[in-house]
Amino acid sequence: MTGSGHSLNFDLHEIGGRAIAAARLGVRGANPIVGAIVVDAAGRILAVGHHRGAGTAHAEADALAQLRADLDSGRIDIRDGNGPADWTMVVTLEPCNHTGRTGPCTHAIRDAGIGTIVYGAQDETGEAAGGAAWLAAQGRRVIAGSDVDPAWAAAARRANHRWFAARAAGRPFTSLHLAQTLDGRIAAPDGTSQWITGPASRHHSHGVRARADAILAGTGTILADDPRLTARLADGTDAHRQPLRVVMGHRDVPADAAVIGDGRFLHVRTRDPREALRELASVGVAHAMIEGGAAIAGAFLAADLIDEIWLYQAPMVLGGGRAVVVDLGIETLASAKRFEYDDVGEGAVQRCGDDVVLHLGPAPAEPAQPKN
Ligand SMILES: NC(=O)C1=CN([C@@H]2O[C@H](COP(=O)(O)OP(=O)(O)OC[C@H]3O[C@@H](n4cnc5c(N)ncnc54)[C@H](OP(=O)(O)O)[C@@H]3O)[C@@H](O)[C@H]2O)C=CC1
Ligand SMILES: Nc1c(N[C@@H]2O[C@H](COP(=O)(O)O)[C@@H](O)[C@H]2O)[nH]c(=O)[nH]c1=O
Repeated sequence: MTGSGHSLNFDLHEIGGRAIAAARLGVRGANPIVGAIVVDAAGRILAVGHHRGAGTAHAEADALAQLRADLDSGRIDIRDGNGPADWTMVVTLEPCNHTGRTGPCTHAIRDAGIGTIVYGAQDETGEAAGGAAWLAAQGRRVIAGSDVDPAWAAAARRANHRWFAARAAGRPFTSLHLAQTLDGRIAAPDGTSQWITGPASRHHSHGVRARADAILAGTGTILADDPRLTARLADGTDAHRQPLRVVMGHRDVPADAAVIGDGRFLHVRTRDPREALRELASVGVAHAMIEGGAAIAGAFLAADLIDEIWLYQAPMVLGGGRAVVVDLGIETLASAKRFEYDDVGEGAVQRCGDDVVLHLGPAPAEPAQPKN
Protein backbone atom coordinates (compact mmCIF):
# COMPACT_ATOMS: atom_id res chain seq x y z
CA MET A 1 0.00 0.00 0.00
CA THR A 2 1.11 3.54 -0.53
CA GLY A 3 0.19 6.92 0.76
CA SER A 4 0.01 8.44 -2.72
CA GLY A 5 -3.54 7.47 -3.60
CA HIS A 6 -2.31 4.52 -5.67
CA SER A 7 -2.93 1.31 -3.79
CA LEU A 8 -0.70 -1.65 -4.65
CA ASN A 9 -0.91 -5.10 -3.11
CA PHE A 10 2.87 -5.33 -2.73
CA ASP A 11 5.78 -3.24 -1.55
CA LEU A 12 7.04 -1.32 -4.60
CA HIS A 13 10.34 -0.61 -2.89
CA GLU A 14 11.01 -4.34 -2.64
CA ILE A 15 9.58 -5.53 -5.96
CA GLY A 16 10.93 -2.48 -7.79
CA GLY A 17 14.36 -3.10 -6.29
CA ARG A 18 14.22 -6.67 -7.56
CA ALA A 19 13.27 -5.38 -11.00
CA ILE A 20 16.35 -3.12 -10.99
CA ALA A 21 18.46 -6.09 -9.89
CA ALA A 22 17.02 -8.06 -12.84
CA ALA A 23 17.84 -5.16 -15.19
CA ARG A 24 21.45 -5.27 -13.96
CA LEU A 25 21.80 -8.81 -15.36
CA GLY A 26 21.79 -7.24 -18.83
CA VAL A 27 24.55 -5.53 -20.82
CA ARG A 28 25.14 -1.91 -21.64
CA GLY A 29 25.18 -0.71 -25.22
CA ALA A 30 22.72 0.46 -27.84
CA ASN A 31 19.77 -0.26 -25.53
CA PRO A 32 19.09 0.61 -21.90
CA ILE A 33 19.14 -2.10 -19.21
CA VAL A 34 15.57 -2.97 -18.16
CA GLY A 35 13.94 -5.38 -15.72
CA ALA A 36 10.27 -6.40 -15.44
CA ILE A 37 8.40 -8.36 -12.77
CA VAL A 38 4.82 -9.63 -12.86
CA VAL A 39 3.07 -9.85 -9.49
CA ASP A 40 -0.27 -11.61 -8.89
CA ALA A 41 -3.29 -10.44 -6.90
CA ALA A 42 -1.80 -11.94 -3.72
CA GLY A 43 1.47 -10.03 -4.20
CA ARG A 44 3.42 -13.13 -5.30
CA ILE A 45 6.06 -12.85 -8.01
CA LEU A 46 4.99 -14.81 -11.12
CA ALA A 47 7.77 -13.88 -13.54
CA VAL A 48 11.03 -11.92 -13.62
CA GLY A 49 12.37 -10.76 -16.98
CA HIS A 50 15.26 -8.68 -18.21
CA HIS A 51 16.64 -7.35 -21.47
CA ARG A 52 19.83 -8.98 -22.74
CA GLY A 53 20.93 -6.33 -25.25
CA ALA A 54 20.00 -4.88 -28.64
CA GLY A 55 18.11 -7.30 -30.88
CA THR A 56 16.93 -9.54 -28.01
CA ALA A 57 13.53 -9.59 -26.28
CA HIS A 58 12.68 -6.57 -24.15
CA ALA A 59 12.29 -7.17 -20.42
CA GLU A 60 8.49 -7.05 -20.61
CA ALA A 61 8.43 -9.60 -23.44
CA ASP A 62 10.89 -11.79 -21.53
CA ALA A 63 8.65 -11.79 -18.44
CA LEU A 64 5.51 -12.38 -20.53
CA ALA A 65 7.14 -15.32 -22.34
CA GLN A 66 7.85 -16.93 -18.96
CA LEU A 67 4.25 -16.30 -17.92
CA ARG A 68 2.95 -17.91 -21.12
CA ALA A 69 5.14 -20.96 -20.63
CA ASP A 70 4.01 -21.33 -17.00
CA LEU A 71 0.35 -20.92 -17.95
CA ASP A 72 0.72 -23.48 -20.76
CA SER A 73 2.38 -25.98 -18.46
CA GLY A 74 -0.19 -25.40 -15.72
CA ARG A 75 2.43 -24.15 -13.28
CA ILE A 76 0.35 -20.98 -12.97
CA ASP A 77 -3.35 -21.54 -12.54
CA ILE A 78 -5.76 -18.71 -13.36
CA ARG A 79 -8.60 -18.44 -10.87
CA ASP A 80 -11.35 -15.88 -10.40
CA GLY A 81 -9.90 -12.77 -8.89
CA ASN A 82 -6.36 -13.78 -9.76
CA GLY A 83 -6.00 -13.61 -13.52
CA PRO A 84 -3.98 -11.27 -15.75
CA ALA A 85 -6.42 -8.41 -15.21
CA ASP A 86 -5.60 -8.63 -11.48
CA TRP A 87 -1.85 -8.81 -12.06
CA THR A 88 0.66 -5.97 -12.05
CA MET A 89 3.76 -5.58 -14.16
CA VAL A 90 6.53 -3.55 -12.51
CA VAL A 91 9.02 -2.40 -15.12
CA THR A 92 12.07 -0.20 -14.56
CA LEU A 93 11.51 1.81 -17.78
CA GLU A 94 8.26 3.00 -19.33
CA PRO A 95 7.20 0.30 -21.85
CA CYS A 96 8.21 1.17 -25.40
CA ASN A 97 5.53 2.09 -27.86
CA HIS A 98 7.36 1.56 -31.13
CA THR A 99 8.59 -1.18 -33.42
CA GLY A 100 12.38 -1.36 -33.41
CA ARG A 101 14.20 -4.67 -33.80
CA THR A 102 11.35 -6.11 -31.70
CA GLY A 103 7.63 -5.20 -31.49
CA PRO A 104 6.08 -2.63 -29.14
CA CYS A 105 5.97 -3.82 -25.51
CA THR A 106 2.75 -1.84 -25.00
CA HIS A 107 0.93 -4.17 -27.41
CA ALA A 108 2.42 -7.30 -25.80
CA ILE A 109 1.25 -6.11 -22.37
CA ARG A 110 -2.25 -5.34 -23.69
CA ASP A 111 -2.46 -8.69 -25.48
CA ALA A 112 -1.42 -10.51 -22.29
CA GLY A 113 -4.27 -8.76 -20.47
CA ILE A 114 -2.13 -7.36 -17.65
CA GLY A 115 -4.32 -5.00 -15.60
CA THR A 116 -1.83 -2.67 -13.90
CA ILE A 117 1.52 -1.35 -15.04
CA VAL A 118 3.96 0.46 -12.74
CA TYR A 119 7.01 1.95 -14.41
CA GLY A 120 10.21 3.48 -13.03
CA ALA A 121 12.00 5.83 -15.42
CA GLN A 122 10.03 7.71 -18.03
CA ASP A 123 11.11 6.96 -21.61
CA GLU A 124 12.40 10.31 -22.87
CA THR A 125 13.51 9.08 -26.28
CA GLY A 126 11.16 10.55 -28.88
CA GLU A 127 10.51 7.41 -30.92
CA ALA A 128 9.74 4.89 -28.14
CA ALA A 129 8.02 7.27 -25.69
CA GLY A 130 4.29 7.52 -24.98
CA GLY A 131 3.85 3.91 -23.81
CA ALA A 132 2.22 4.87 -20.50
CA ALA A 133 -0.37 7.10 -22.20
CA TRP A 134 -1.08 4.45 -24.84
CA LEU A 135 -1.70 1.73 -22.23
CA ALA A 136 -3.90 4.09 -20.19
CA ALA A 137 -5.91 4.78 -23.35
CA GLN A 138 -6.40 1.00 -23.65
CA GLY A 139 -8.07 1.04 -20.24
CA ARG A 140 -5.11 -0.22 -18.24
CA ARG A 141 -4.22 1.16 -14.84
CA VAL A 142 -0.87 2.85 -15.37
CA ILE A 143 1.13 4.22 -12.45
CA ALA A 144 4.30 6.29 -12.63
CA GLY A 145 6.67 4.95 -9.98
CA SER A 146 7.63 8.52 -9.14
CA ASP A 147 4.09 9.05 -7.76
CA VAL A 148 4.44 6.09 -5.38
CA ASP A 149 8.13 5.69 -4.53
CA PRO A 150 10.20 8.56 -5.95
CA ALA A 151 13.44 7.05 -4.63
CA TRP A 152 12.79 3.85 -6.61
CA ALA A 153 11.91 5.78 -9.77
CA ALA A 154 15.12 7.83 -9.35
CA ALA A 155 17.18 4.64 -8.91
CA ALA A 156 15.55 3.16 -12.02
CA ARG A 157 16.55 6.25 -14.00
CA ARG A 158 20.04 6.34 -12.53
CA ALA A 159 20.65 2.76 -13.74
CA ASN A 160 20.67 4.16 -17.29
CA HIS A 161 21.85 7.71 -16.68
CA ARG A 162 24.58 7.57 -19.34
CA TRP A 163 22.30 5.92 -21.86
CA PHE A 164 19.77 8.73 -21.39
CA ALA A 165 22.56 11.31 -21.75
CA ALA A 166 23.77 9.73 -25.00
CA ARG A 167 20.23 9.59 -26.38
CA ALA A 168 19.52 13.20 -25.41
CA ALA A 169 22.67 14.28 -27.25
CA GLY A 170 21.73 12.20 -30.31
CA ARG A 171 25.01 10.30 -30.16
CA PRO A 172 25.94 6.61 -29.81
CA PHE A 173 26.53 5.04 -26.39
CA THR A 174 30.31 4.59 -26.05
CA SER A 175 32.45 1.84 -24.51
CA LEU A 176 36.16 2.61 -24.00
CA HIS A 177 38.57 -0.30 -24.24
CA LEU A 178 41.92 -0.02 -22.43
CA ALA A 179 44.45 -2.85 -22.24
CA GLN A 180 47.22 -1.77 -19.90
CA THR A 181 50.14 -2.85 -17.75
CA LEU A 182 50.16 -2.48 -13.95
CA ASP A 183 51.82 0.90 -14.42
CA GLY A 184 49.25 2.13 -16.90
CA ARG A 185 51.13 1.63 -20.21
CA ILE A 186 49.49 0.58 -23.46
CA ALA A 187 52.70 0.21 -25.47
CA ALA A 188 56.45 -0.10 -24.87
CA PRO A 189 58.79 2.79 -25.84
CA ASP A 190 59.39 1.12 -29.24
CA GLY A 191 55.62 1.01 -29.90
CA THR A 192 55.18 -2.74 -29.40
CA SER A 193 51.94 -3.64 -27.62
CA GLN A 194 50.92 -7.10 -28.82
CA TRP A 195 50.13 -8.51 -26.55
CA ILE A 196 49.91 -6.89 -23.18
CA THR A 197 46.76 -8.76 -22.15
CA GLY A 198 46.30 -12.49 -22.45
CA PRO A 199 43.99 -14.56 -24.68
CA ALA A 200 41.12 -14.70 -22.14
CA SER A 201 40.79 -10.96 -21.80
CA ARG A 202 41.26 -10.42 -25.53
CA HIS A 203 38.43 -12.89 -26.07
CA HIS A 204 36.34 -10.89 -23.60
CA SER A 205 37.02 -7.65 -25.48
CA HIS A 206 36.03 -9.34 -28.76
CA GLY A 207 32.65 -9.99 -27.10
CA VAL A 208 32.27 -6.23 -26.56
CA ARG A 209 33.36 -5.65 -30.19
CA ALA A 210 30.66 -8.07 -31.38
CA ARG A 211 27.95 -6.19 -29.48
CA ALA A 212 29.01 -2.79 -30.78
CA ASP A 213 27.82 -1.26 -34.05
CA ALA A 214 31.21 0.37 -34.65
CA ILE A 215 34.77 0.11 -33.38
CA LEU A 216 36.93 3.21 -33.59
CA ALA A 217 40.71 3.67 -33.43
CA GLY A 218 42.96 6.65 -34.15
CA THR A 219 45.27 6.97 -37.15
CA GLY A 220 48.20 6.49 -34.73
CA THR A 221 47.00 2.98 -33.84
CA ILE A 222 46.28 2.15 -37.48
CA LEU A 223 49.80 3.18 -38.54
CA ALA A 224 51.48 1.48 -35.54
CA ASP A 225 49.55 -1.81 -35.45
CA ASP A 226 47.71 -2.26 -38.74
CA PRO A 227 44.79 -3.75 -36.74
CA ARG A 228 41.84 -5.58 -38.31
CA LEU A 229 39.31 -4.27 -35.76
CA THR A 230 37.03 -7.23 -36.41
CA ALA A 231 35.08 -9.20 -33.78
CA ARG A 232 36.51 -12.69 -33.56
CA LEU A 233 35.54 -15.89 -31.75
CA ALA A 234 37.90 -17.79 -29.44
CA ASP A 235 39.09 -19.93 -32.38
CA GLY A 236 40.10 -16.81 -34.34
CA THR A 237 37.25 -16.97 -36.86
CA ASP A 238 35.02 -13.96 -37.46
CA ALA A 239 31.96 -13.50 -35.25
CA HIS A 240 28.61 -13.52 -37.03
CA ARG A 241 27.95 -9.86 -36.30
CA GLN A 242 30.70 -7.47 -37.35
CA PRO A 243 30.96 -3.81 -36.31
CA LEU A 244 31.66 -0.99 -38.74
CA ARG A 245 35.42 -0.31 -38.57
CA VAL A 246 36.19 3.37 -38.04
CA VAL A 247 39.46 5.33 -38.14
CA MET A 248 39.62 8.83 -36.68
CA GLY A 249 42.18 11.51 -37.57
CA HIS A 250 43.44 13.67 -40.42
CA ARG A 251 46.12 11.42 -41.90
CA ASP A 252 45.37 9.05 -44.77
CA VAL A 253 44.80 5.37 -44.08
CA PRO A 254 47.17 3.26 -46.25
CA ALA A 255 45.28 1.62 -49.13
CA ASP A 256 46.44 -1.82 -48.02
CA ALA A 257 45.53 -1.31 -44.32
CA ALA A 258 43.92 -4.38 -42.79
CA VAL A 259 41.17 -2.22 -41.29
CA ILE A 260 39.77 -1.52 -44.78
CA GLY A 261 39.06 -5.25 -45.07
CA ASP A 262 35.86 -5.99 -46.95
CA GLY A 263 34.94 -2.32 -47.17
CA ARG A 264 32.68 -1.90 -44.13
CA PHE A 265 35.03 0.85 -43.13
CA LEU A 266 34.70 4.57 -42.44
CA HIS A 267 37.40 7.22 -42.12
CA VAL A 268 36.23 10.18 -40.03
CA ARG A 269 38.73 12.90 -40.88
CA THR A 270 38.37 14.87 -37.70
CA ARG A 271 40.03 15.28 -34.34
CA ASP A 272 36.77 16.39 -32.74
CA PRO A 273 35.17 13.47 -30.86
CA ARG A 274 31.71 15.07 -30.98
CA GLU A 275 31.92 15.39 -34.73
CA ALA A 276 33.11 11.78 -35.02
CA LEU A 277 30.11 10.58 -32.99
CA ARG A 278 27.79 12.77 -35.08
CA GLU A 279 29.09 11.05 -38.21
CA LEU A 280 28.62 7.64 -36.63
CA ALA A 281 25.07 8.47 -35.53
CA SER A 282 24.30 9.61 -39.08
CA VAL A 283 25.12 6.13 -40.40
CA GLY A 284 22.99 4.41 -37.76
CA VAL A 285 25.60 3.59 -35.12
CA ALA A 286 23.93 3.37 -31.69
CA HIS A 287 26.86 1.79 -29.81
CA ALA A 288 30.50 2.63 -30.52
CA MET A 289 33.50 0.92 -28.97
CA ILE A 290 36.46 3.28 -28.65
CA GLU A 291 39.57 1.13 -28.93
CA GLY A 292 42.28 3.78 -28.53
CA GLY A 293 45.11 4.64 -28.57
CA ALA A 294 46.09 7.15 -25.93
CA ALA A 295 45.25 10.30 -27.90
CA ILE A 296 41.80 9.04 -28.88
CA ALA A 297 41.04 7.78 -25.35
CA GLY A 298 42.13 11.16 -23.97
CA ALA A 299 40.02 13.13 -26.46
CA PHE A 300 36.82 11.22 -25.62
CA LEU A 301 37.49 11.27 -21.87
CA ALA A 302 38.26 15.00 -21.88
CA ALA A 303 34.97 15.67 -23.68
CA ASP A 304 33.05 13.46 -21.17
CA LEU A 305 31.97 11.24 -24.03
CA ILE A 306 32.78 7.84 -22.50
CA ASP A 307 29.75 5.98 -21.10
CA GLU A 308 31.49 2.82 -19.86
CA ILE A 309 35.07 1.60 -19.57
CA TRP A 310 36.40 -1.92 -19.94
CA LEU A 311 39.86 -1.83 -18.40
CA TYR A 312 41.98 -4.94 -18.94
CA GLN A 313 45.00 -4.96 -16.63
CA ALA A 314 47.88 -7.37 -17.21
CA PRO A 315 50.37 -8.38 -14.48
CA MET A 316 53.39 -6.70 -16.11
CA VAL A 317 55.35 -3.49 -15.65
CA LEU A 318 57.03 -1.47 -18.39
CA GLY A 319 58.19 1.60 -16.49
CA GLY A 320 58.30 3.62 -19.71
CA GLY A 321 56.29 3.70 -22.93
CA ARG A 322 52.92 5.07 -23.95
CA ALA A 323 50.66 6.05 -21.03
CA VAL A 324 47.10 4.77 -21.34
CA VAL A 325 45.74 8.30 -21.78
CA VAL A 326 47.47 11.48 -22.97
CA ASP A 327 47.81 14.42 -20.61
CA LEU A 328 44.33 15.82 -20.09
CA GLY A 329 45.62 19.07 -18.61
CA ILE A 330 44.30 18.18 -15.15
CA GLU A 331 46.50 19.98 -12.61
CA THR A 332 44.98 19.04 -9.30
CA LEU A 333 43.35 16.01 -7.71
CA ALA A 334 40.03 17.76 -7.19
CA SER A 335 39.70 18.00 -10.98
CA ALA A 336 40.23 14.24 -11.55
CA LYS A 337 37.65 12.54 -13.76
CA ARG A 338 35.94 10.08 -11.47
CA PHE A 339 34.38 6.74 -12.28
CA GLU A 340 32.45 4.18 -10.31
CA TYR A 341 32.42 0.41 -10.51
CA ASP A 342 29.57 -0.89 -12.64
CA ASP A 343 28.36 -4.36 -11.67
CA VAL A 344 25.97 -4.70 -14.61
CA GLY A 345 26.23 -8.13 -16.24
CA GLU A 346 29.30 -10.09 -15.21
CA GLY A 347 30.25 -7.80 -12.35
CA ALA A 348 32.54 -4.82 -11.92
CA VAL A 349 35.75 -6.75 -11.18
CA GLN A 350 36.68 -10.13 -12.57
CA ARG A 351 39.70 -12.30 -13.17
CA CYS A 352 40.14 -13.12 -16.84
CA GLY A 353 42.98 -15.60 -17.29
CA ASP A 354 46.05 -13.85 -15.85
CA ASP A 355 44.46 -10.40 -16.14
CA VAL A 356 41.93 -8.41 -14.16
CA VAL A 357 38.98 -6.81 -15.96
CA LEU A 358 37.33 -3.76 -14.48
CA HIS A 359 33.97 -2.44 -15.66
CA LEU A 360 33.42 1.22 -14.84
CA GLY A 361 31.14 4.09 -15.67
CA PRO A 362 31.22 7.82 -15.02
CA ALA A 363 29.67 8.71 -11.69
CA PRO A 364 26.47 10.71 -12.16
CA ALA A 365 26.71 14.35 -11.18
CA GLU A 366 25.47 14.54 -7.57
CA PRO A 367 24.50 17.69 -5.71
CA ALA A 368 27.59 19.21 -4.02
CA GLN A 369 28.29 17.66 -0.57
CA PRO A 370 29.35 19.79 2.36
CA LYS A 371 33.10 19.55 3.17
CA ASN A 372 34.05 17.57 6.29
N1 LIG B 1 46.95 -1.59 -25.34
C1 LIG B 1 45.93 -1.06 -25.96
O1 LIG B 1 44.77 -1.22 -25.57
C2 LIG B 1 46.17 -0.23 -27.15
C3 LIG B 1 47.43 0.14 -27.50
N2 LIG B 1 47.61 0.95 -28.57
C4 LIG B 1 48.97 1.41 -28.83
O2 LIG B 1 49.00 2.83 -28.71
C5 LIG B 1 49.89 3.39 -29.65
C6 LIG B 1 49.16 4.42 -30.45
O3 LIG B 1 48.66 5.42 -29.61
P1 LIG B 1 48.50 6.89 -30.11
O4 LIG B 1 49.76 7.30 -30.76
O5 LIG B 1 48.00 7.70 -28.98
O6 LIG B 1 47.45 6.70 -31.27
P2 LIG B 1 45.91 7.02 -31.51
O7 LIG B 1 45.33 5.79 -32.07
O8 LIG B 1 45.29 7.61 -30.30
O9 LIG B 1 46.01 8.05 -32.69
C7 LIG B 1 46.60 9.32 -32.49
C8 LIG B 1 46.34 10.13 -33.73
O10 LIG B 1 44.95 10.29 -33.90
C9 LIG B 1 44.69 11.54 -34.54
N3 LIG B 1 43.71 12.20 -33.69
C10 LIG B 1 42.37 12.13 -33.89
N4 LIG B 1 41.74 12.82 -32.98
C11 LIG B 1 42.65 13.35 -32.16
C12 LIG B 1 42.57 14.18 -31.01
N5 LIG B 1 41.42 14.63 -30.53
N6 LIG B 1 43.70 14.50 -30.39
C13 LIG B 1 44.88 14.07 -30.84
N7 LIG B 1 45.01 13.30 -31.94
C14 LIG B 1 43.90 12.92 -32.58
C15 LIG B 1 46.01 12.25 -34.65
O11 LIG B 1 46.51 11.98 -35.95
P3 LIG B 1 46.12 12.82 -37.29
O12 LIG B 1 47.28 13.68 -37.55
O13 LIG B 1 45.93 11.77 -38.30
O14 LIG B 1 44.89 13.59 -37.01
C16 LIG B 1 46.88 11.54 -33.65
O15 LIG B 1 48.25 11.55 -33.99
C17 LIG B 1 50.41 2.25 -30.48
O16 LIG B 1 51.68 1.90 -30.01
C18 LIG B 1 49.43 1.11 -30.24
O17 LIG B 1 50.04 -0.13 -30.30
C19 LIG B 1 46.58 1.43 -29.31
C20 LIG B 1 45.28 1.05 -29.00
C21 LIG B 1 44.98 0.21 -27.90
N1 LIG C 1 47.69 -4.37 -27.30
C1 LIG C 1 46.48 -4.85 -26.96
C2 LIG C 1 45.30 -4.47 -27.64
N2 LIG C 1 45.42 -3.60 -28.66
C3 LIG C 1 44.31 -3.21 -29.53
O1 LIG C 1 43.96 -4.25 -30.39
C4 LIG C 1 44.20 -3.86 -31.75
C5 LIG C 1 44.48 -5.05 -32.63
O2 LIG C 1 43.23 -5.47 -33.12
P1 LIG C 1 43.13 -6.70 -34.11
O3 LIG C 1 44.09 -6.48 -35.25
O4 LIG C 1 41.69 -6.71 -34.59
O5 LIG C 1 43.47 -7.92 -33.31
C6 LIG C 1 45.33 -2.89 -31.59
O6 LIG C 1 45.52 -2.08 -32.69
C7 LIG C 1 44.86 -2.11 -30.41
O7 LIG C 1 43.81 -1.24 -30.74
N3 LIG C 1 44.13 -5.00 -27.26
C8 LIG C 1 44.03 -5.90 -26.24
O8 LIG C 1 42.92 -6.37 -25.92
N4 LIG C 1 45.15 -6.28 -25.60
C9 LIG C 1 46.36 -5.80 -25.91
O9 LIG C 1 47.35 -6.19 -25.27
